[in-house]
Amino acid sequence: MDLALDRISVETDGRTLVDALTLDVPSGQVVALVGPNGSGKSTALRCVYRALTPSAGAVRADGHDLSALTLRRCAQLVAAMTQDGSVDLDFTVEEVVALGRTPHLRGNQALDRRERELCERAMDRLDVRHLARRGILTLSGGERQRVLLARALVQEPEILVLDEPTNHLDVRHQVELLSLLRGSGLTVLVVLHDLNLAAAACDRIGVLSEGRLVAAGPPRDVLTPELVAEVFGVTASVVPHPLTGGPQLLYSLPSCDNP
Ligand SMILES: Nc1ncnc2c1ncn2[C@@H]1O[C@H](COP(=O)(O)OP(=O)(O)OP(=O)(O)O)[C@@H](O)[C@H]1O
Repeated sequence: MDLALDRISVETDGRTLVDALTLDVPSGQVVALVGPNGSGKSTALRCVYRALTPSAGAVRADGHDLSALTLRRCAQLVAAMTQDGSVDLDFTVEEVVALGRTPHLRGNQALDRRERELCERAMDRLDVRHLARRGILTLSGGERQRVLLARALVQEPEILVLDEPTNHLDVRHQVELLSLLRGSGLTVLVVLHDLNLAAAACDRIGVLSEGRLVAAGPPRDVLTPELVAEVFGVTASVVPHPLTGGPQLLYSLPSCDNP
């Protein structure tokens, strides 16, 4: 299912947080949204999972305006793993994962066998099965992030949006999460701070600066030293990854340049 952000703007208190953002995520592709702190990435993502209504423009799934769908139908199509996706009540991990089925259930309907197996597979894929009986509030940040992704997968969405899903993860789980996204077949829009992870794992990268899209395209076209300097104010060299040939950034610390 294609996802399209079609000239979405978000304004609040007379300030434009997102300015006519247009970004396409073709079906089955992984697209990263990157940009400095405060550039509007999370705000744009909130419009996709309908935590926020854009002041102008529309978010479309296969051409259909998501805001025209019921919230239930929307939740069947779009799953979100967000920074504020915490669970306040002390549910167990397996209960939290099972909550991913909510958009597909009626009332207090219990999970059927296929759904229970789905939950177990998702916990295996995210390496949290051993935590199944633990309270979610007792988990570390990285463990909790993996549980929330398991919940999102159990939702069986067509579109998955993630806001900094790797920020608490150790390097193994970062790599596993990104390769899981790549192999998922889902249409994925992911906010990432790590430009090298974005380059390695994503088909395309969109760069936001002060609410505006300033570049979009395949990583090798987007991640240039000029772009990184202009948008992030950082000096970087771009070198080819020795195995894949994809672009990787090496950053220069000012103190190293001028000892
Ligand atoms: N409800 C709100 N009211 C006022 N300002 C807001 C609101 N939500 C976000 N902002 C502001 O909008 C700007 C964009 O915020 P957003 O969270 O989208 O940035 P971001 O690119 O995701 O940043 P980060 O990389 O730090 O997570 C920030 O300056 C933020 O303070």
